[in-house]
Amino acid sequence: MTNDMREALLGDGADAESGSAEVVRLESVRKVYGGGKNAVVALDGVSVGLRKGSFTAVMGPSGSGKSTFLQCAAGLDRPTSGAVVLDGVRLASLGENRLTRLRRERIGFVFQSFNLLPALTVRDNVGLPLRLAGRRPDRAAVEEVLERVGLGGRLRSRPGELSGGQQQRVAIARALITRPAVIFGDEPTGALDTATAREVLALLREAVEGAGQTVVMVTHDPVAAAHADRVLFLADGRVDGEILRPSVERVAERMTRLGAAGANGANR
Ligand SMILES: Nc1ncnc2c1ncn2[C@@H]1O[C@H](COP(=O)(O)OP(=O)(O)OP(=O)(O)O)[C@@H](O)[C@H]1O
Repeated sequence: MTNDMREALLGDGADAESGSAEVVRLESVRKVYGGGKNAVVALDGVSVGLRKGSFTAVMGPSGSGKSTFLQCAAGLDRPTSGAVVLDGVRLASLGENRLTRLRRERIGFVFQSFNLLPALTVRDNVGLPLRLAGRRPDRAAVEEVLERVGLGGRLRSRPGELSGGQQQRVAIARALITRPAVIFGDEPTGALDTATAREVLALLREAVEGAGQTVVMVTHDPVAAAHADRVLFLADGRVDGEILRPSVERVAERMTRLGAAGANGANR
């Protein structure tokens, strides 16, 4: 987004460091659910920056804060304290309407369960984010992005007529159509078989390498994580190390150690 566009969209929400190569930054983010005796600290002082054009996987034992991390980083939930800067914009400075607009225009989402609208054709599902942003979908752009994910021949199909892998490709096309600053994936391959998962990961990889997209995905799967450039590990709501240029073996070994430490309560 150019500075003019950012200014027009967000007014004073634009951050002075908008030229930073970090497209997402979390600064001492803490998220506490509930209160009093029932308070749960889901994120406990997370500071991390994600560079433009990078592919990051977020891993950690169950309950370590992965979903909360994604929700806060994507502006779907607000931290209890600390700050999130997304595409140069401090999210805390935005009211709900502007935040919704930022999410629609600057963020793409890919979920485990695809989340396509069953009554709409493939073409209309992909065009939907543009319609929601008040723009008329450009037919050629929609077709081009569907071509990119290998579904150029299925424009008129409905999601129910497609396999799981094909539906996830539609979801990726839908995430790409707005040329978002970041694509967030919540277990995007969780519902797919191994071969189909590999194809979907290759598409995300291609979005990063071919189009300079930034992708952040939560996953439990070391094979999926090994497609990323960087794996961030969470344990008990904190960043507990990272692996750059990960291999399946190193990620799996790290997860085994984290799981064992978590089970012993050794991370507290
Ligand atoms: N809405 C909520 N209300 C209360 N506690 C919550 C809420 N959402 C998450 N938590 C708690 O916050 C902690 C972190 O949860 P989170 O879902 O972020 O973990 P996760 O690593 O994504 O887990 P999983 O791998 O099992 O999906 C957990 O202890 C969880 O029980």
